[in-house]
Amino acid sequence: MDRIADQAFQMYSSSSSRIGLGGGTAIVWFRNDLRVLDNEALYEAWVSSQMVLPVYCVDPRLFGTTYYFGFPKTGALRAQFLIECLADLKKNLIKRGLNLLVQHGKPEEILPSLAKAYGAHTVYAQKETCSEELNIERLVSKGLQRVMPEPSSESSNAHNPKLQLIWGTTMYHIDDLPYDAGSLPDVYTQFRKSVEAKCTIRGCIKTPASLGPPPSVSEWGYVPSIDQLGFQSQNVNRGMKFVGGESAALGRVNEYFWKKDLLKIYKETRNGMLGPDYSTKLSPWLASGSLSPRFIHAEVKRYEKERQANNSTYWVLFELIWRDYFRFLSVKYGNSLFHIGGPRKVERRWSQDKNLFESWRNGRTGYPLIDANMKELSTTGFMSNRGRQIVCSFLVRDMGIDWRMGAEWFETCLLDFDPCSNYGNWTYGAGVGNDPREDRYFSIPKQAQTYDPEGEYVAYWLPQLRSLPKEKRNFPGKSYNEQVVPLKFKGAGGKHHSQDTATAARRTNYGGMRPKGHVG
Ligand SMILES: Cc1cc2nc3c(=O)[nH]c(=O)nc-3n(C[C@H](O)[C@H](O)[C@H](O)COP(=O)(O)OP(=O)(O)OC[C@H]3O[C@@H](n4cnc5c(N)ncnc54)[C@H](O)[C@@H]3O)c2cc1C
Repeated sequence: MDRIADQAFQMYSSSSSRIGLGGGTAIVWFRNDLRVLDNEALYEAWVSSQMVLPVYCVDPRLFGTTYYFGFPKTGALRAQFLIECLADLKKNLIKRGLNLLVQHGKPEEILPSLAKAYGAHTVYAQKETCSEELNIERLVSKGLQRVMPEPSSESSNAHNPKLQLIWGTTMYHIDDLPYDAGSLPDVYTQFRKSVEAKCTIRGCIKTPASLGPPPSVSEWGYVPSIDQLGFQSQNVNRGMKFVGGESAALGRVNEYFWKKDLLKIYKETRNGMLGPDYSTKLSPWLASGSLSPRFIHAEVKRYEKERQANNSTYWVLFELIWRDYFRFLSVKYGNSLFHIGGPRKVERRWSQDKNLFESWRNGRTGYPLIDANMKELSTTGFMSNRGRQIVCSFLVRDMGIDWRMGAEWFETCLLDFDPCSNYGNWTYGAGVGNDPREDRYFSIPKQAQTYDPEGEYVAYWLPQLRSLPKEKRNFPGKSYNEQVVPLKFKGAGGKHHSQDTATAARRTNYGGMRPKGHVG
């Protein structure tokens, strides 16, 4: 893995040595950009200063906090993934002559005091878009304003240190959109067509091979262990095991694109559910920022040049545009993404029936396709896109349960949790998203027949079904758990059935409309 990562590092780095355009010290505050390649905040810090101090704050609010429905903000599997990301980032920074200062506490307390101690002129960080993260940005900025300049310091810094936020999460840069994010089209296809016609995707920032030396630091701090974060380690012994960090991310790109040559068939396989290779599985690294979407774009283009370009190679970019779209929508719609009525403020009654919800969460609904997917999620921290759409539709349409409960459980479990993609997709699935045309019902029998015709997927996650004939595994009747709710429709699949959503609402209890924890 290291050899593959080293090759990618070479290809996407510049050999330039210090150009020293700026003086003094800059801090890089790593957030969800845990990478060295194509990291503009790191690059800008390097260009503007003589020395760079990379910092990660292990924020207690990320761990141990619970949300509105009582689930932890971060589950054990994502915590473990994050630990691996940090260890790898530290290693890769050391290779470039730097290191990672790991501090335990809130960024708004740690960063101002570090800026003061090191006389830093600027804290560089990747810009976020959702309220919790924006609030922390505001607090950090305020804290920095209170740091008194010390003209006698090494940097001769006569001003307060400032927070410099840099866009870096999307494939298309926000500054290159043909409109302000506030005027973003409400229909994905319109957005996609306009960016494809009018914008270009910027190339990767070439990180210098050598970024050191760092300022003198007496104690670089330690990457926490899983128990120090308050979790019990959870072994993944079934399904896909993801390893956090940029090196593993580069390894997966190499494996999926180049070694196994799967990019050329992505469009045909991407709706699968079983095994490592039906889709790219890059989302956990994208969410932690161990991989940039521009890097994937550059590799797709290289593949198209060196091997072949077809619908499949394009389709990976098509999906990444969805990811961009949800990020930009969070700028346009702010907190409504987390509210029960979604961006369109849809008024609808939802149930918060605890027993029904628990049967969904624990994979005991009596529907093998739902149960298998929910078991995969809690065992591995991952679920296919097909699976996510199906379990979301079942929860909100067949059970009539408050979609935010499902979204919150996903937030706990998913390795690739990203507030924009998660809540964006859930609002779409619940029919409260910004696009009124997106109102989708997924019929379980139809989905099972199409995507798991031999019952291999359900038998993998529910061993008690293995002894059944293949065609029975998804339809086991009395030999499996009793079905907790009837299905609204038996035969239809993946079609619009918006007229029937009112029926679902009528048979549900009302569960309150308090705002979720994301408000701010
Ligand atoms: C209810 C629900 C919740 C979701 N929550 C998240 C989440 O928290 N984080 C997350 O990254 N994705 C989320 N998704 C989107 C999608 O399911 C995952 O991105 C995808 O399954 C990841 O697997 P992959 O990397 O193999 O994807 P691929 O099929 O290989 O796609 C390549 C990349 O495109 C992007 N992408 C693909 N589909 C979507 C989509 N519908 N929305 C946004 N980006 C997409 C992802 O970055 C993905 O890595 C959610 C989807 C649903 C239906």
